[in-house]
Amino acid sequence: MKPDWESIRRAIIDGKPAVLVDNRREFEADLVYPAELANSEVVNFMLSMKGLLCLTIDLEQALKRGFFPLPSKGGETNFLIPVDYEETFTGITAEERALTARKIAEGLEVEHFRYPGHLHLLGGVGLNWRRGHTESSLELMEILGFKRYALIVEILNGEGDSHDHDYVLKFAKEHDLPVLTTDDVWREFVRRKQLVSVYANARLPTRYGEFRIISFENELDFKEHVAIVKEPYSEVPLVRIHSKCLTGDTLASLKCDCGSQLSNVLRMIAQEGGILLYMDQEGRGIGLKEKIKAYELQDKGLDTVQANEALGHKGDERTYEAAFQMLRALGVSKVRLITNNPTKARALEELGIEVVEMIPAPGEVTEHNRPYLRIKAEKLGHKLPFEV
Ligand SMILES: Nc1nc2c(ncn2[C@@H]2O[C@H](COP(=O)(O)OP(=O)(O)OP(=O)(O)O)[C@@H](O)[C@H]2O)c(=O)[nH]1
Ligand SMILES: [Mg+2]
Ligand SMILES: [Mg+2]
Ligand SMILES: [Zn+2]
Repeated sequence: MKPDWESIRRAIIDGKPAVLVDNRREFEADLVYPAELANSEVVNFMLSMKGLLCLTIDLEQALKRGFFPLPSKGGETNFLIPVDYEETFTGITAEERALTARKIAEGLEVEHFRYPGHLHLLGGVGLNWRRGHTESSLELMEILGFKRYALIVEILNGEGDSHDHDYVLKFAKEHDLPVLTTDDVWREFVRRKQLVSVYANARLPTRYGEFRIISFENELDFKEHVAIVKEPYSEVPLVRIHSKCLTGDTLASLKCDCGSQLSNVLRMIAQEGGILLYMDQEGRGIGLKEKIKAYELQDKGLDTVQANEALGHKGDERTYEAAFQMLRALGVSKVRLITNNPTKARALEELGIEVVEMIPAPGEVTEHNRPYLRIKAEKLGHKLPFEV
């Protein structure tokens, strides 16, 4: 579900920082507040969280204005020299830190600050490059209509731990603070910023018919996905999102149904027009090396999901943001999706592409892939158009 951005914005203007939960990093949570609105009350409240109060700023912007990185070793956090605004006394009080934050958000150059000072600065490199609290806080500011500068501080519990989700939720409730996750911010980022564009578009005659193949400039997940397109297609085109399977697609493996699905779907699209997105997501996103390792475990009796999990992966690690942006780059906003996998349809819908219809993706059932297909239906929610 999408957060209610307008009510979050109103809460913030009311003086309530947002609780931003990093659901990919063990629920570590930060309070986030627009630097441009910083005041002593909010800063004082944020300081009581016991984490490190920092101001986040786009790294490029910070460097351009003369703020400079601290020497670093090992860490992946972009700390810049901490500063105090020139007209502060010591710079340590809540009021003075708020003033320093507002002055940075006003766009002042480094000349107007003393350093080292008391407000820590974190440089953000863009959410597509790094999915941390720093980058998420900057994107959140933009989504909410504030300048891209935020005050952030980790919430530590009574024992000083930063990964206590229950504590955070209880705290948020007590203080009536809006709560959202870094995934919420990521999805809204994907909806708002188009980072995939058509790079090349060439003729591709195949055994199934004459297609075009389209490659993309992709600054979203930086992978090499392609589209195979048969024109003309209808206003609500047939679309297939097919994840790469070297063994099935190329080597004619019978362990899965990928190869037969691919050829059947290319035939369907050749006939009626449509788009096949060929996604560089081998092994449901775990990569080829790991998929073969998972096959090793399946040879020993684990099923396809257990094998993934035994290797420390999720049963399915794919996401569909890049597919969504590829469709948008092609001007498609409604699809008839060829799939047996409702997760794909849900992912597109959530990002804003209407799935008008889900058309079964026909694959061949063999003695080798029957147990695999059964597990996909049982554990991964696949709706198979045939008995297995
Ligand atoms: N990890 C893992 N991946 C597998 C295994 N067998 C096949 N795959 C991968 O599963 C993916 C299947 O992709 P798709 O056919 O597009 O997706 P799907 O989930 O089957 O959904 P639909 O075919 O659309 O119904 C490919 O990336 C394959 O490489 C396996 O045993 N383990
Ligand atoms: Mg943090
Ligand atoms: Mg499949
Ligand atoms: Zn396969």
